[in-house]
Amino acid sequence: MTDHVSDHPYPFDAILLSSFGGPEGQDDVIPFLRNVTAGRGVPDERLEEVAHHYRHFGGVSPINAQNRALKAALEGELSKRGIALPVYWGNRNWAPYFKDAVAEAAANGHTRLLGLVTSAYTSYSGVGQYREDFEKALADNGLTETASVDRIREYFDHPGFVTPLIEGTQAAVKRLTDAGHAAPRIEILFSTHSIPTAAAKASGPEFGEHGAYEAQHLAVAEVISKAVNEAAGAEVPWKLVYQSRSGDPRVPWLEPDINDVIADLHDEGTASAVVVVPFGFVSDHMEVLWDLDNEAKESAAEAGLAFERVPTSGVHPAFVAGLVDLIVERLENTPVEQRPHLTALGPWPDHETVGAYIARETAEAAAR
Ligand SMILES: CC1=C(CCC(=O)O)c2cc3nc(cc4[nH]c(cc5[nH]c(cc1n2)c(C)c5CCC(=O)O)c(CCC(=O)O)c4C)C(CCC(=O)O)=C3C
Ligand SMILES: [Fe+2]
Repeated sequence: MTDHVSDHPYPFDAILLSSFGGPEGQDDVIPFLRNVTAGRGVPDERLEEVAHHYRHFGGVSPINAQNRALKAALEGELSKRGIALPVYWGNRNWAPYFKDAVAEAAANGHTRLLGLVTSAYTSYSGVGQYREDFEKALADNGLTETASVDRIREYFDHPGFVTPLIEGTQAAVKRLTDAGHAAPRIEILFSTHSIPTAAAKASGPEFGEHGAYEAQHLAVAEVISKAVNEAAGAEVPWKLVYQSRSGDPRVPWLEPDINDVIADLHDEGTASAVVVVPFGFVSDHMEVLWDLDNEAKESAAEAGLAFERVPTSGVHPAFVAGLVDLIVERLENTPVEQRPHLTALGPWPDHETVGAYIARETAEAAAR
């Protein structure tokens, strides 16, 4: 093996594909949901409701299969480029857990891990909580002094992440215009996960009332919208909308909700179709399948609007290549001014903002 620690030319000796995890059968559903919400003040009724989404699909979340596919695709791309780094896979909420992934890596002599997180934006859930997960996984293995887990930067505006979304949105708009919908009557709904407004602010208050989280989404929506307008030769209207809110209903979360916006479009009579772009997510997991392909689609049908849902970046070749570019950036310590980014907010720094990290207390306080 050429990847013995002391022989390795890189600052990292393995990749840790880091994700959320999901249940793989009916018996896993409740234990999984308990893991997700441990001490987070999510009401029981909400858990019941979410359990039902998983039950509908045999208790299986699609997210694990998607991560297995992403891992295989990353291994293929790394090997194609001659980069001899193994890829381990760990999750926050279900097996394979981070603790086991870190133990497996260490047993193979890999102790300088580079985390690749399946979350593109800055938030406690996507940044600070992973940092805590990594620290705990090291501590649980007694590896705090001898191993480390760093991570690649938030990649919301990396061309590898955005290109598949641009292609998918252009294609959806074209299908609708070909079917006779006028461009100004097609509403693009850029959809992402709602979070408590206090947590949004804490993701980077210097970026505005709703922090870096909302600012990043707005900036990416602008980029996709511009590319769509160019392809369509017309202005296609758009909105940023939120989905999948949970927690105590008295606590304010980011709005508007996608279903409310669809109902309003009906009342206003300004649209004949919606294109839903789940650009807050990296793969077509449960929150996409249930909250969009089921609920939002139904809202659109009730509102008499044609409905198109754009695929997430998933294992699109541009995304896989982009993730490997982000890895290479860290292996080679590429100067900031040479790092690709499509918005004025980027390139996002390698190390998390203080905001995302301290957001835990704010997020928890907001959930109570
Ligand atoms: C910002 C964000 C992302 C995107 C960034 C990232 O990827 O991190 C994300 C991803 C995901 N969220 C997921 C699932 C769930 N999220 C929940 C609860 C919550 N999510 C939150 C935020 C986010 N979540 C928050 C503020 C809560 C409230 C409770 C808490 O503060 O913890 C709950 C509990 C029940 C409920 O309330 O819905 C579940 C089951 C799955 C897996 C889907 C599958 O299985 O295919 C994925 C990828
Ligand atoms: Fe979530």
